[in-house]
Order: sequence, then structure tokens, then C-alpha cells
Amino acid sequence: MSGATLRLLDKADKEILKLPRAVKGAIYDFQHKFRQDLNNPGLRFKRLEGHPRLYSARVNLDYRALLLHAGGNDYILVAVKARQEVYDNLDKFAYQINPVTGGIEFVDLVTIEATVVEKPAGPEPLFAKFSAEQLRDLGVAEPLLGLIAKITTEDELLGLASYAPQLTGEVLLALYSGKTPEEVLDQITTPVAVTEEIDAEDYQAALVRPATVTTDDADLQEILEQGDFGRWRVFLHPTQRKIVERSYSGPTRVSGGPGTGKTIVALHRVKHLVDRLGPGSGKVLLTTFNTNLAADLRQRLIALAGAEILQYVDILNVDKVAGAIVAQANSGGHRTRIDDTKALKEWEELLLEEGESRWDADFMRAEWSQVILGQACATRADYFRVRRVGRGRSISREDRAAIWRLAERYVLRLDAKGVWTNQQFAERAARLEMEKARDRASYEANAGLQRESGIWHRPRYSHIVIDEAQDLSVAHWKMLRAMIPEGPNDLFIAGDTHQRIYGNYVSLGSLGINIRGRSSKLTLSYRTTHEILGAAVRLLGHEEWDDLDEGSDDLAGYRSVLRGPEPSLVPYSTWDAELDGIVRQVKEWDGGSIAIAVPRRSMVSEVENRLGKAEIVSCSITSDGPRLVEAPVHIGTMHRFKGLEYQRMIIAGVAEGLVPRNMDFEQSDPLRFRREMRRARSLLFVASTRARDSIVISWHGRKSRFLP
Ligand SMILES: Nc1ncnc2c1ncn2[C@@H]1O[C@H](COP(=O)(O)OP(=O)(O)OP(=O)(O)O)[C@@H](O)[C@H]1O
Repeated sequence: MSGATLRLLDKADKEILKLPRAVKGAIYDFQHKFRQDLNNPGLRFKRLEGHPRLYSARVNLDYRALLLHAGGNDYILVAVKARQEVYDNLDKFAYQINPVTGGIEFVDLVTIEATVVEKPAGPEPLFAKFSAEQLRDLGVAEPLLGLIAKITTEDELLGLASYAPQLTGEVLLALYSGKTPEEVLDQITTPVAVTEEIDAEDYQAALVRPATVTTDDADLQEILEQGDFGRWRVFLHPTQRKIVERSYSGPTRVSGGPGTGKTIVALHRVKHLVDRLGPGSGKVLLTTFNTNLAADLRQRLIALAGAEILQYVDILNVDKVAGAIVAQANSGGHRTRIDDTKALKEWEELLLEEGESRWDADFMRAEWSQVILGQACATRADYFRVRRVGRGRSISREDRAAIWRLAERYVLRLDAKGVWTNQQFAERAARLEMEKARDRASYEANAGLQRESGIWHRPRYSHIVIDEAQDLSVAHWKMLRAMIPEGPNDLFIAGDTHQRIYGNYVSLGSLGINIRGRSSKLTLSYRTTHEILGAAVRLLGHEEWDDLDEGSDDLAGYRSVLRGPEPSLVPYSTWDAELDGIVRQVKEWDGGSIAIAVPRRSMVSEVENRLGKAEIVSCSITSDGPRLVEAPVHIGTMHRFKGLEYQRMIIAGVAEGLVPRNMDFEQSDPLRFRREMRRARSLLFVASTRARDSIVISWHGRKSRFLP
């Protein structure tokens, strides 16, 4: 008996999943037999003529598996084909170690040739202006160069790209969309290229490179069962895999546009860290911005690693983490937590009662949470001294005195009601954790003396993984930093500042979180089409974006290999007409997952009512997620769509006055105005990048200044 490993190559699943059910069942049996003993005579395992590394084995009477030998007992399943097709096309199978990435690639010319129509004479081929050498240097698969030279239409290109090795497809689509070879090299090829010398015959070395995208030996079955939905669990993009598996000497940050797999990478990272936890080490904390995102992470982590992993991971939204720390230290009395909407309402009421009109509730909330709490101003004197970085117009001493007075009244008001805001919990938790960190440090300095009380000093977690990092506040970061000692793989931070919608600006470096030299970026969107992505990026205008650390970030190289219809922009004269338009559009789509995002809360129920009258079942999305997940249509304010994903989206009410909302401080506080404009753009950007296939953007009255 000789056991073997069997992995499935990325893209091979596409054809395999189209096979009849019975054949897929037979593949299931085949892989077990093969792993147990590849010499089992029933498998008729044999090398194919003319191919030193390609083997065939019997799946059932009519179908054969094509297997690439990677050395030793390691095999890669590259295709399953009708028996006759294998023998008739022996010269149409090619494989190589890509000389740029060092990854194993297989090309099935039978399938790919079918996508390119042979024409006697016709329009100039799409890639005529690039030489074979140029394409090769960009990482295009050598065996496809001949066929690529014949492509004349976009359809042919899309056909080829869907079966070609991943990098080949990405490079060709980027060149086709107008990027220069230099840009493609910089943004697409270099991030997955290797610097080491590549031995074109060493398949064992190639097998373990990130560029060889296969399932694990154990995960082949996953993909047969889950199809497209399971792909993220087993086929990581080489850039994603590098980020997941690398060991970092300290905190690291991964950025990237919407849908590039930051959350997927964070989940794989959690699994990677758990697999390496030593005996007796603390758990991993996986945290994100709000409760419904935490619930989603939990569900996806179970899908990735099974429910057993929950023994080693706590999944909590960041405010819950703060709440738990405060509760454990018995430090908050019996305060209950109020959410951000209630906290804002308390400000509105207080300002009204005080007859204060110099500042609005939004301003006061931000000033209090970002400056007073965020910078831990314990006294009036602290607040007089503090620098209000990034807060807009400077304010006089007199103003500061009045603001401090209002803040004190606000705190008393909350105290009287027995409540605390999320920011108060976070700030208290940060202080508690910082005290604990100080104790820990002094304990470690005197370790020999206090051995018996060591357990108390141990950090809560071995590693912390953070998603949606762009919306965390200064207090959140202080708390997280203090929760774990500085060291290798301490904090893994995923986020995209283009999607910042809560106005929390931080500089991680100044908070003791040094990510310099340990940042990476994802650029390939797996969610949205090229068309949606292009339109969404244009919504961002020419604003500048930070990298959470006083540097700048951009979306250079952000792209998609998916294609679909252009977003439609639909004007209406009134909100009433727009509501009718929404109903018509939903009926026309008739199925799939649909969502409707609107700028105001009152509009949510109006849409819900109008759909109800047309007998369309819908549900609104609350801070805990959709009220009725199974409802075919979900409706929410744009904020609610953070981190979610739908097949089709309508973004309604994108009119001046609503997006952005009217702001009366453009002259009096231009910096604040700019910040709010950027936030409004980000919000529209987040909403419009939730759709996989199509989006409709509509408005009534004057269209938003953000729209083209
Ligand atoms: N390697 C992959 N293979 C297949 N699908 C993937 C892969 N990576 C991500 N996806 C899919 O792309 C979609 C977006 O992934 P994810 O939610 O991780 O993106 P994100 O960068 O966190 O997005 P956002 O910033 O918009 O929240 C998901 O449906 C996910 O399953």
C-alpha cells in the first residue's frame, strides 16, 4: 500500500463543479481510494504518454481524473474529463512552474480554446501591441501566449480569463482596461512574484509557494460540497495567503478596497494562530466594530474551522470587549450601555435644555468622545491644554470653558439615568487595562518574588485580530494595545480607511501600535464587478485618505476580474415617484438577494411600507443585523450596510440635502465641513460596494453632488 496526498488546483473546480452529480459522487469515492493506495488496480493509475508528470486515474467507467505529480507522494487534481476526451487531447494539456511567481500552473487548452473563435481575418487582436516577452514577464502563462494573440473581443477575453491561471487573467484584464505594463507589473505581478531563483523542475518546492493555489489535502471535499460558496475557505489568493501565514515581529495591518477579502484573511489568520497556540497559552480575540458583524464573523469562522475552534477564540464586538472588562473589574457600578444613537439624542436634549446653539449635537459628541475622553482629559485644565488634532476650527479659551461645562452636565445627566455611552465604557476599559499592563510589567520585573500570583498577571489573550479597524476610536485602540504585551504577532489589524463612516481618526503609532514596515494591501475584489467598482471609486472624488498612522493610503491597483452591467442612475421628480420606482425595480429583479439603502431612518419604514403594499416581503436592518434574515429584500440606512454583501442593491434618495446632508458650517468651520463631506462620500462608497452583480442609484429632486 502506498498512501498519497491529493489537492485540488484552483480553477480546476470550475469545470468539475459542472459535472453531473453522479460523477461528483464518484470523485468523492475516488479521492478516498487514491489517498489510501494509488496502486489500487481499480484506479488504473498511469502516466500519460508524452507527459512526464501527468497521470490519469479512473473515477468511474466514463470519467478520468488528470493528476499532476508534484514529487514524492504528492499529487494535484487538475481536471476530471470524459475518458475519450483525455486520450484524444493529450497534446492539449500543459503545465509549468510560473517563472515569475514560482507557482504551479496547469492549462487545459481544450476548454480554453473553445472560448476563442478562430477568425480568418478581422479586427486587430486585443493584445497585439504587447510582445510575448512582455506578457511573459508580467507572469502570463507561456502555453497560452499563442491563443492570447488571437483574442479580438471582450467576450473571448472573459472566457479565457475564467479558465486561465489566475495571474494570467488578472494581467490581461488589467492591460485591457488600459493599465500600462509598468502599472500592471507594479500593482499585480510584483506583489505575487518571488525573488528567489526558481528551478523549473522542482515541483516539490513549487507546491508550498503561496502562488500555488490548491486546497489542502483534506479540503478537496469541501469544494465539491460547497461549490462557489466554499471557495474562500480553500483557495486563498497568493497575496492573501502570504499575509495569513507570515510571522510578524509586532502589530501588522492589512488594507484594501471593499471585497478584497480583508475579513477572509482575518478569519484565516485566526485559524492560523489557533493552530499554533502552545499548550496553556491564552485564547485569540477576534473583534470588530458592531454586534452584527461579530455574529457574521462567528458564523464564517465556524464554516472555516468547525465549531471546535470556539474553545480557543472569543469573538466580540469591540464595545462588548470594553463592557466585559469593566464588568469584570466591577468598575462601572450598575451602569447600562446606551448606543450611539441614544447618546446623540442625549446631547440634542441637553443642548436644547441649556438653550445652547453655538455647537450642535454632532459636534459635541465628537468633541467629547474624541478629545475629552479620547485624550483622557480628567480635568478642565487638561482640556485647556490638549491639542485638538484634526478637529477643525480652533476654539477660544472661553469656548473651551463652555464646552467643558456642557460635557460635565452631560456626564451628570447620564449618571443620573444610570447609563454610560460606548465611549465611556471604552475609556474606562482602556484605563483598567493600562493599569493592569503596568502591574504586569512590574510583576515581570520582580518575577522571582511573586511567582504564585502569576496567573492574575497573564494577559487575557495571546493574539488579537481586529476587523473593520477604520472605525475604532482612540479609547478602543488604547484598550486593545494594553490588553496584550508588545511582541510578535500581537495585533493583526484589517481595515480600509476609505470606508470610515464614524469619523474616528487615529494615529496608531502615537498609541503605541507601531505598524511601520508591517503593512500590506489587498487589491483584487472578489465581490463587486469591474463596472460597480469603477463607479464606486469615482464617488470618492479626489479626497485624500490616511493609513491609520499619519501616512496616506490609496486604492491603486484595486480591480476586479468579474464583469457585469454598468450601474444605473435613475432620476425621479419626487420621493413618492422614487418609492414607486423602487417597487418596480424589485419586481423586475424578481429574486436573488436584494437590498435597499437610504440616507435617513424615516425613509426605511417608508420603503418597507410601499413594498408591503405591493406584497413584497422585506425587513429592516437594525444594529443587530436584519430582523428577518430570510426576507428576500433588506432595507436599511447606509450605515447599516457596513461589511454586508448582496447580489443586487438599490441606493435610493441620493439627492442634495440628503447625500451629503445639509450642513450649515461650511463657512464657519471649513475643516469640519471637509471632514463631514469625506465621511458622506465614504458612506455612499460603502453602500455602493455591497452589491455583487448590479446596483441602481436613484434620487429625487436635485441629484447628489457626488454623482457624475
Ligand atoms: N480567496 C477568495 N476566494 C474566493 N472568494 C473570496 C476570496 N476572498 C474573498 N472572497 C469573497 O469575497 C467577498 C468579500 O470578502 P470579504 O468580506 O473578506 O472582503 P472585505 O475586504 O472584508 O470587504 P469589505 O471591506 O467590503 O467589508 C466574500 O464573499 C468572500 O467570500
